[in-house]
Amino acid sequence: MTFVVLRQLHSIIGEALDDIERVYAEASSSPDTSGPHSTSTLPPSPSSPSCHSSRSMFGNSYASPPPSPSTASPPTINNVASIDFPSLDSPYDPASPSETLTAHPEVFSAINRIVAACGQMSATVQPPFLTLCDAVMGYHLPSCMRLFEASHTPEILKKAGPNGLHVKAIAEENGVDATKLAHILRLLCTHHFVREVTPNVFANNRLSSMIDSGKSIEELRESPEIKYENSNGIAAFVGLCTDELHKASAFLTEAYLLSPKAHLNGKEPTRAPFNYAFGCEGVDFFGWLEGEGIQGKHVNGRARSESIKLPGMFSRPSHGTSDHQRSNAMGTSDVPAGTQYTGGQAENPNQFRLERFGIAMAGTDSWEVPGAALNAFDWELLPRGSLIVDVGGGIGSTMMLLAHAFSRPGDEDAMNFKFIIQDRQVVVDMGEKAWRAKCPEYLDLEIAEFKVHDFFTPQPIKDPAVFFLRVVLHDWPTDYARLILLRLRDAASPRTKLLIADFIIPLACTDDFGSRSTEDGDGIEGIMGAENLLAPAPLLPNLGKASANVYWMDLTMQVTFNGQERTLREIVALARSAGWKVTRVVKAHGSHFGHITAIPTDIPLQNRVSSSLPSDGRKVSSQTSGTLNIPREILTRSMSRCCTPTFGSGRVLPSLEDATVKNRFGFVYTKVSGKRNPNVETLKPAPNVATARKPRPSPLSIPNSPPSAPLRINTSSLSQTQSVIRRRPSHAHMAQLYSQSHQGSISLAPGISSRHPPPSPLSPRLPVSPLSRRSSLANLSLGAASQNPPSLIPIRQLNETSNPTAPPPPSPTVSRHKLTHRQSFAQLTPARKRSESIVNHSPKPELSSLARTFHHLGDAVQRETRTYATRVLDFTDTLRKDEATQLEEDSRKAGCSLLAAAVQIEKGSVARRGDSY
Ligand SMILES: C[S@@+](CC[C@H](N)C(=O)[O-])C[C@H]1O[C@@H](n2cnc3c(N)ncnc32)[C@H](O)[C@@H]1O
Repeated sequence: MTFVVLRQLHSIIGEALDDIERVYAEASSSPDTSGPHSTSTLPPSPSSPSCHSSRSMFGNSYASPPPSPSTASPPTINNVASIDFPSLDSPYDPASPSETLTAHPEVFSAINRIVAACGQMSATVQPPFLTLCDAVMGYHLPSCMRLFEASHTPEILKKAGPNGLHVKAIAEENGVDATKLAHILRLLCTHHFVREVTPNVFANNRLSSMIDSGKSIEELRESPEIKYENSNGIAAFVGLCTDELHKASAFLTEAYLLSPKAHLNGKEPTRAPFNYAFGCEGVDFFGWLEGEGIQGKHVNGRARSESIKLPGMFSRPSHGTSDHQRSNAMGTSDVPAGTQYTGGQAENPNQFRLERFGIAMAGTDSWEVPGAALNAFDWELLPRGSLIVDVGGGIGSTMMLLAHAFSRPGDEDAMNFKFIIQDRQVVVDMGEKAWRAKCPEYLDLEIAEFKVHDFFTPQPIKDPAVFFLRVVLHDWPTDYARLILLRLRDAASPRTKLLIADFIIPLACTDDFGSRSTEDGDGIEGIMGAENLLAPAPLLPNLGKASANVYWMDLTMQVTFNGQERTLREIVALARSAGWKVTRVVKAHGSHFGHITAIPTDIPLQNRVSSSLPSDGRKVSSQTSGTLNIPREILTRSMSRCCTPTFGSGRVLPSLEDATVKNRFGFVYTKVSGKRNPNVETLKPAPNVATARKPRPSPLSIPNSPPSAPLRINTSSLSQTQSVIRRRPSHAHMAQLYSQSHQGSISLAPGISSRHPPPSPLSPRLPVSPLSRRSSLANLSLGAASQNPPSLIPIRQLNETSNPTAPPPPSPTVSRHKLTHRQSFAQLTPARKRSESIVNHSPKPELSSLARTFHHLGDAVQRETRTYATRVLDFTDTLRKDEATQLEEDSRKAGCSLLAAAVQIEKGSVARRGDSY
């Protein structure tokens, strides 16, 4: 059997490579791709825009990157040099088509399968002891990475160029002993992070070049403290992870098992592994970054020097050690080579780390697909003028997006939502300042308001339409998170919805929800969008190594402040314990970052004491407070108290176009009226098949990067769009470009378009939906048989009418992938009934019979079908009879009999109910 599995893994890899090559070949055959960037193995022309872009971010591009050993001469198609996959041996160039194509949805999905399959194959075939060694001696990797970054070696190697630099010369630049450095670099080479060009001569490659701060070694020698300024945050992120987070992680066992108070240590933000690693008790991570608790603190009631003398640990410096020596030994004042702080260090020895943390977090708002919050919830079904409260809302990044979409001043059609953003005083001040600078009218007209509020105290805003909590709960141990939710529950009316935005950790096995009786279940049955499988066997159901980042983040939250990312089961249980019932989960395709909707339900008896908690959060005894035994002092200390952004906090307000343009996942929003633009595609509920995309790894992505050079692939028809897109070219954007280059535009069906809102002046009618995504309803109802129909209507796989001009049927793998791109009709529906309950999505009786007819397609497709058909039913409910008949007819012509059937059912059901259209 093992050989069978290995062969299966092997073919997964082979098929995924085929998919990638096909996408690259298609892109290469586009005439507009034959520019200087058409192969990643060719050097970027010094005059090419992308070269400038690359230089600004990563310093000087190499004049002549070395060819990858396997790609000495680039392949050609019709005598045009084809775009090759990025070479591991060349520096990372984010603006090159080669690199941009890696974000193409199909490529991204294929990469995930390759990574998952390779990880599993290597774990299977490698002698187990060696795999164990990889894990248990892997501590050397972050240690070496830290030295590499802190000694400015990436910048030194950048200057050296593709031929590299002898280790003695590197050592002369950074002061590390040459022999030691050679060994360290060789370990990194062996893990593909650097390249040993000739004996003892090292050069940057695609991975190491990412750590380049963009400064020259001369600049760094002169002013090391500027290293992370105006950088993309990756070097800072490497520094943070390999320094304090790496050390904190090493103390997991001390905190959770070996400590005399281990039972408490997982429950308090000030008793995390981090506190052990740095010998400080009662100080949270952020307080420590601000300089608290570095000297003279105790852990678990013992003096620091003795408290951490636990089995297997080194002893700590004695109290006789000087402060400077001690702080060095504890790792509190070690800074990159050459760094000498004068200002600030006397007050805060951790000043460097504090600033580094802030810059490292620059990327974490990219956890969420830009604009995802707009599609994560049926905002347009809320009553006009609804109040939305963003609790722990930071500087109000998400609310700004919603405000632009729904409450634009002067727009008669707008939903006129009001927004209250609550946070701590210091953050509220920052938020107000940011909004005043960007769009003061929203504050002046009281569309948005900042309020100081401590979310552990009673919530002063009663009965809003929505409480929103974005990346707040993951900061807190469960008891604290429950208290936050209880405070909201106490202020909620039955109409109030709770929207939680956080990572959702997949299980490492197939989730069996839905296969057990409700009594046995843990409450996740029936949640719309819940998924139980990301990948089919023999891959791990959670896509294994390809999903590693969400688990890294989970443990990072744990070791720093006993926070955690949560599984859906954990989120549901947590919510339920505070009187909230989860009804829906929405994730962007392939992302683990989810939006979870919950509605009020009964508060379990044992937790009802929340309402009698003292408003000042005074400690209440465990007899009366149940699990809410949270001392005020800890609450106070646990809040991040400075302007330090925490993991996932939005640090910059979104741009107007975030609410408008097609983002990298193919999402477009018509913001002026707050209605979705039916001519474009929107995000879909969570996919449940194998090809889910990996989330953008937050801090590793390039959020605040300098503007990338415009794509060089058939961009003419996108000029309007491009004028507003300043992000790195997106997956969807790329897909759209390819689609554009191969297909004509598809206009709206007359019967449908008349119901659509006029296009927003700020949202120029964007080109049509990309080839690789499911077509919109409008596209399907064109009388579309005569046009170039959308090629990826999954119904084709059900042997329904296919268009002769359509491409050949995709491979099973590709088909599954494409299924996941289907969009819900609700998202495309222009005119929904605003009076409907936003959680009124329970399938109608007809739906289950419809779904039954597809049961042979397996669970995943069935659930997709169900969601889809429910949305169709919702949509058709809003049509007049003649429109519904037209839709049915058009759907049939377009070969979409599922849609036609759904319309028919809806017509029947309406007739039976005696309703008239
Ligand atoms: C990870 S950030 C998330 C910010 C924002 N929701 C976003 O998505 O950008 C967590 C936020 O919780 C805030 N916070 C921490 N303790 C708080 C408290 N006790 N009451 C209110 N806000 C608090 C922090 O100031 C910070 O803005």
